[in-house]
Amino acid sequence: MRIGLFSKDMGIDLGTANSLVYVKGKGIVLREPSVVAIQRDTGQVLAVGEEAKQMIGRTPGNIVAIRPMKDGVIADFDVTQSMIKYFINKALRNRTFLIRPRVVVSVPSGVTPVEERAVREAALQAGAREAYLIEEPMAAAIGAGLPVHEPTGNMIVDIGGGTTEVAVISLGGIVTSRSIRIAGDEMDEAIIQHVKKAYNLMIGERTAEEIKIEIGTAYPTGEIQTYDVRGRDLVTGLPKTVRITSEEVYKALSEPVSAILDAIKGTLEQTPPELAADIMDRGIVMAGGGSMLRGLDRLVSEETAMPVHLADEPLLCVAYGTGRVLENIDVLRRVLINPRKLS
Ligand SMILES: Nc1ncnc2c1ncn2[C@@H]1O[C@H](COP(=O)(O)OP(=O)(O)OP(=O)(O)O)[C@@H](O)[C@H]1O
Repeated sequence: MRIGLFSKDMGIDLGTANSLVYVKGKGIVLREPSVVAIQRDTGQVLAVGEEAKQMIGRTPGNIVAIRPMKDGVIADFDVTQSMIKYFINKALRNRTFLIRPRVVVSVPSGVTPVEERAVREAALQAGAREAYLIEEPMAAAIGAGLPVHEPTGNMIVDIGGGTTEVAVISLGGIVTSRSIRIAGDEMDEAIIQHVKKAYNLMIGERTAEEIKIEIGTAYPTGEIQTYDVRGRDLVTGLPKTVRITSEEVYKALSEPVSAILDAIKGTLEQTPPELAADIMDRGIVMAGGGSMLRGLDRLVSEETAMPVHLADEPLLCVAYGTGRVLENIDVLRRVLINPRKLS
């Protein structure tokens, strides 16, 4: 029997938009949308992940596809627990192991003790022998390779789907932080509202996300791009196509982008001067899918007068961070939430 069969320690990035599972020694083995489809009357879980995402906006009345973590909090315990169990079981390929795995789960910062317990219990019920929690910005910073243990200031800005988390980390702890519920989803919503107002056209979340990724920008580049958007005319009720420009999208995104900038500036204002000086030297590191919005790094750098670096793989940082913690659990124990209150 191969040793690998005995344990499959894993890290889970429980994101509002996507969840990822990192298995020790293997890397990222699973990446699926944080979506669960349930039967409305019985509450029975019908599908999780990719399969459930396909159902969004397309379900008959008695089935609902929900994102249980949508606003950066655990809106629905039972559904979140089902989702965690599904991801763990899928990563274990539904096999049982002689030695059950250790699991590190990253959660939005500011989860309540009740939410913490729900996540821990879900991991234990799914077969974990120990379940540890880590705050998302800490995991992102570790995943981005920041020296979180050193007595120096590191600033991480993690812009996900539901939340933007800004944190200054030193000596393995979060010194000051801010979390706002404005991130990628709000950018999509701003595009939906703009298209509705300017063209009387109704578009869905997925179309808005495509527009954002294709032609969205936080910093005007001078080069105008266009995108043909298909939606439903609010007046005639019929399908219609309009052409929108990157300039328009830039303007539509200005509100959520300003809110993110304010969160960064506000956190910097509360940072002790020595740590702020370190950040000035080392720069701000941005991670999370939302940080990939074109020109956002440049805008943040201009507005804060600090160097800004985009992490290597912004969408994978948090999952890599949970993986690094697993690989060095004894060294990194200090970065976990209440590490002593285990299983
Ligand atoms: N190239 C891109 N440009 C702009 N936004 C992008 C790009 N690629 C992905 N995104 C956005 O990134 C967001 C998802 O990021 P990520 O997977 O890091 O979030 P999450 O970890 O699930 O959420 P959270 O951190 O809030 O829990 C989505 O809003 C998505 O539209």
